[in-house]
Amino acid sequence: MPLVPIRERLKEKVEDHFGCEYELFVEFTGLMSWCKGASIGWHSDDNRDYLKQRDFAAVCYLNSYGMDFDGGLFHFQDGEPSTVAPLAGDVIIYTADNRNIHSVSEVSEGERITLTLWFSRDASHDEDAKLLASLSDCSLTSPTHSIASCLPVLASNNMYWFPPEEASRFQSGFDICSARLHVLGFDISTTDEECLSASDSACNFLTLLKESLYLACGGELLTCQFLNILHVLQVVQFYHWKGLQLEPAELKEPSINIIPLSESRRNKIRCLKALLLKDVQLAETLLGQTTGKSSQRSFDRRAFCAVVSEWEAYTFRLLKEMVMSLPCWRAHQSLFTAVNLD
Ligand SMILES: O=C(O)CCC(=O)C(=O)O
Ligand SMILES: [Fe+2]
Repeated sequence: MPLVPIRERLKEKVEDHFGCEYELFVEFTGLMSWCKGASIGWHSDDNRDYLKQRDFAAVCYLNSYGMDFDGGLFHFQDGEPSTVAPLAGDVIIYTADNRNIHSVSEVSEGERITLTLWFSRDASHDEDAKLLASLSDCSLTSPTHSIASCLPVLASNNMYWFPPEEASRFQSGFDICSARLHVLGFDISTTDEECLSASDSACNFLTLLKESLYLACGGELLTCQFLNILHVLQVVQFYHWKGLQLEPAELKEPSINIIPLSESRRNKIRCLKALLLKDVQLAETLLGQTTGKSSQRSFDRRAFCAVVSEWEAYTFRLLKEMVMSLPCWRAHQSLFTAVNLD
């Protein structure tokens, strides 16, 4: 929901700047993380048959070169400016065709975060229509309850196409949600006893991430269930951001129990982690820079419980807004700022 007004503004700017006579459609919205080592060589954004619908791009920088990361400079092959050093809040817009060949140099330190949108003139590639169809699918019965039970949704893990020569690099990649949890000092454990054996070939470990999960920390298991790995990560990152700044008065009796990990669960967690992270050291090198130190802090159960309820309250507000906007969105077949709950 916080992205809806930003998408709207970016779309208007692109339409204005390029003097579009017809309304554009958002083809894809991506909240992107460029970890240490990430880069992209010279390319245009419509350089594959399946990307030809892309007419314009807008990249909004969410953090800054020289402060949050090093490297990660944007370059245009021709024309001015030839180099853009990302600064939080700045946006670059360009046509997606070969008039704007560009590249991003390797991120050498930290994590570079962007919000990237592509726009199309072709209504059949409208992202909003697709989002609305999936929201409508889960809201047919009781909207608030059923949308709550299917959000957050994990992105598809076959969004990217890798050329054959890069495929082996992709094979050595790790699950970024699990890796982020690892550097923050947390592990996941499945709630399904049948599926506890992650190495069991009948049980695809990647599908486990879409199902309900427990969280483990420092040899202990937290007895609350999360919807999927993205939900776990949202709460854990919120805890690291806010939890340790809470005043004693903000802490109540903890509602989540902690039990020691059994030897067998400990082994299963280890197994699953090996499958998801593959190379723990590589994951730590790539992500540790920004978050590693926080895993040294000890776990504060009361702060964690307070943060879990705060996060629930926050997501419930967003959910309410979404459910109230849904009839308007459906009528217009697009997402826009429809209601204001203040
Ligand atoms: O993040 C940037 O500065 C540009 C990203 C880009 O070129 C792309 O995603 O195609
Ligand atoms: Fe690009």
